[in-house]
Amino acid sequence: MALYSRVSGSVGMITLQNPPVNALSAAVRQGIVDMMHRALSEPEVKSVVICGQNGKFCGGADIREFGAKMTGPPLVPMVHLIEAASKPVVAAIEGIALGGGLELALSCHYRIAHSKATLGFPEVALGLLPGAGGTQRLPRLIGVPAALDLITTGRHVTAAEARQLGIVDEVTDLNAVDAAVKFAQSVTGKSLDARRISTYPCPRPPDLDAIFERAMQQVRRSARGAIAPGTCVQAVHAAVTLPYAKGMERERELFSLLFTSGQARALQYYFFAQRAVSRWSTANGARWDTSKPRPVRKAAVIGLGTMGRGITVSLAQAGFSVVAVETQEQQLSEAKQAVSGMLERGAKRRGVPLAHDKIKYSCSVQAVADVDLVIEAVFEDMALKKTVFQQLSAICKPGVLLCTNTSGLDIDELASQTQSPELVVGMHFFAPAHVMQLLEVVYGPRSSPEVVATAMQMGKKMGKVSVAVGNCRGFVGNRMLKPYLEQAFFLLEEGATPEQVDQVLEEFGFAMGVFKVSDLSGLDVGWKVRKSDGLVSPASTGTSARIRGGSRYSPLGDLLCERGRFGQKTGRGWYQYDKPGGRVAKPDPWLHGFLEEYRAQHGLVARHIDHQEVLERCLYALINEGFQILQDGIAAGPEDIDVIYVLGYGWPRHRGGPMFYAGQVGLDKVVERLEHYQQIHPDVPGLQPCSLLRKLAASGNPAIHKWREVIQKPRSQL
Ligand SMILES: CCCCCCCCCCCCCC(=O)CC(=O)SCCNC(=O)CCNC(=O)[C@H](O)C(C)(C)COP(=O)(O)OP(=O)(O)OC[C@H]1O[C@@H](n2cnc3c(N)ncnc32)[C@H](O)[C@@H]1OP(=O)(O)O
Ligand SMILES: NC(=O)C1=CN([C@@H]2O[C@H](COP(=O)(O)OP(=O)(O)OC[C@H]3O[C@@H](n4cnc5c(N)ncnc54)[C@H](O)[C@@H]3O)[C@@H](O)[C@H]2O)C=CC1
Repeated sequence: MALYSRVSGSVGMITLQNPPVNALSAAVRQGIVDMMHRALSEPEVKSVVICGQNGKFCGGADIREFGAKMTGPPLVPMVHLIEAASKPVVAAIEGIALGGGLELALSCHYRIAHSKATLGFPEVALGLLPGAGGTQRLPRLIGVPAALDLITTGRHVTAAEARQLGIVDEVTDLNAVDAAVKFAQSVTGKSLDARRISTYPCPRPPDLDAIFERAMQQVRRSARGAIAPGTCVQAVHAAVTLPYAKGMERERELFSLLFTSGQARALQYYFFAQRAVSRWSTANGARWDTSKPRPVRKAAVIGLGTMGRGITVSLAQAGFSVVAVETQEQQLSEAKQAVSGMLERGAKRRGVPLAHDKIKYSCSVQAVADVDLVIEAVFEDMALKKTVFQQLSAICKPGVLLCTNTSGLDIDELASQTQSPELVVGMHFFAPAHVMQLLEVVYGPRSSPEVVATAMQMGKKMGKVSVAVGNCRGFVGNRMLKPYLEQAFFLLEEGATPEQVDQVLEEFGFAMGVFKVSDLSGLDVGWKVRKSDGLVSPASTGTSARIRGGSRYSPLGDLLCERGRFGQKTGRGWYQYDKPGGRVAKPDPWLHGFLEEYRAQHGLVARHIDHQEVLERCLYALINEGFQILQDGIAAGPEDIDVIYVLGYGWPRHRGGPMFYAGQVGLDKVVERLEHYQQIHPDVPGLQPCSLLRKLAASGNPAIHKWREVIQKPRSQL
């Protein structure tokens, strides 16, 4: 709702009241309309101030209302009522003015912002455009290039930048509401003719066509199939080419197009999913709201390779004191240099405070004796990790959290090496660890609720989205990757090429296809794991070469590794590169010849494989594993899986995540297609729809937020 009060006799004050962000719900919109009428009708009131309760102006339209039938006064007539007012209306912007909140502010005649406020049009991230005149008013106020930048990227600007751009009239370090009241009094009685943005002509720079052409190219390059950014460009184009009223019609048309698109639904689902994962629960009943994190001031990182360096940077930038340990002098000195470089680049590019003095380097594991938490990031080798955990358990002070960054080894086995297995948890970062936003917090059957809560909170302090997951081989992300990769390999055996498979996946919206990712992360990583699992056997040509444990197996990755083709690092992998470490993947005629020879050797006849088959086999196999993970209680809900895949594996955000996508395709359809492929490939167990998927499909494809009701009591599984 909105409160009305009178300040100093002549200023009508309208205060938006809808915690936590004063979103423009039906009640708030109704309140604003009613209070505007009241302020305009009271003769003593000479000017109006609009502000938000609790130091937040407004977080925009109430996203929760998007799924339901709209009630209450629409936003567009509301902003027109404000702009047309005969008394000056001043927006007092504290905290945030986002989306519809900024549109509300732009309909006011003046805007006063607190210096700490941020402003922006984040609608594009929700698959929308600013639909209450934002696309028509902003270019009129600040010009086309700046408006295109803000609307197509959704980036937030500080009050200072907003002042520079001309979005706000004044910035204050003092109380913005008091400043707005004073300002409102000072403009009482002044003409408002020049203050109504909708009446401004839209500036037309001479190179207008080139500006729009560039903007379109830019969004096409980065959108990965998302339609909102390009539609935002079209809406701003309407501001320049049409009179205001017609531009508003066009904005509405384009908004409706986006609003009813599956992409907007997916992005809005994802918005709430990313917030929902912080309300974690574990298979044995521990919960976010009943588990208190322990205080952590000083942390240690053991092993300063690729991951340990990034983790050290993340910890130091978040303000933790860090003890960074490498046992070899040479590696330690290289790591020191690398970490310093990363900190300096962070300071230069993102303004992160330099944190060199937070880090103490050591060659001795004894240096961790007084820390509150340790993150182990040594080689992925169970025997080595066990030794390290035994050492840590003996050296560290009592009560210290022992965390491992393993990508998939058994947390419980590591915990059993220590005197306090309840203090052990996985903190699975993603490479590069100081950049990637995801953290899988892996709890074992014995991890205590406080320890899970502490790791989740540590992740948050490091600016990560932490997702709690149970302990199993590969946890959630890497476990689902296995059937996806497996299908990609099988497709090569059956006649596809790496570039064909990658193209289909990139058209779907992945940042990189599966084979490009494999080249980037190194084929040797998976090879090592398969070797230690006993899957890699000496090259043979019979049927057994492609069977392991009674199931189909593709040795293609192993064969490439045997030839020293580890991907980008060796300049050859599924693609060729101009040199070792090269980044630009080029199709490799050698590989095509190799695939032909391989097929001939194994009696495989290449066939044409279409786009649909590539997509369905790769994605549905991955999705099926996701349902199995839910069934096993490794993830508490589909949101956890979706957030992991969007933030950790490049799943296109505008498709919501694999579980949401499955729901959009239709669970019955996913079951039917999996069954179809399973009939053709009976030796691939990953194509057998799991029972939870079947159960949900049979119960009529319920909405994703209802799945938890169908999921059986979760249990961890190793
Ligand atoms: C066929 C139909 C055609 C219809 C045509 C009709 C045309 C005319 C319609 C015109 C409508 C157009 C309006 C418009 O322009 C659209 C918008 O305004 S969309 C909303 C834009 N705003 C945003 O995207 C802001 C989103 N929020 C944030 O970025 C952050 O939450 C924020 C920076 C505000 C705060 O961050 P932080 O402090 O980190 O807190 P949290 O993120 O954890 O949030 C706290 C809490 O608040 C919930 N929340 C935040 N914003 C909103 C919101 N806008 N609506 C509802 N709820 C919101 C958030 O979910 C958290 O709650 P949880 O319970 O934890 O989820
Ligand atoms: N590289 C990646 O993309 C990811 C790796 N991980 C996991 O992170 C861990 C580390 O991986 P990377 O950083 O890639 O390995 P890496 O090989 O780059 O680094 C490992 C480092 O540990 C050091 N080390 C070995 N034994 C040690 C000991 N006893 N004490 C101190 N230091 C020791 C080595 O000298 C080396 O610098 C592994 O468990 C891996 O599975 C997790 C997520 C992603």
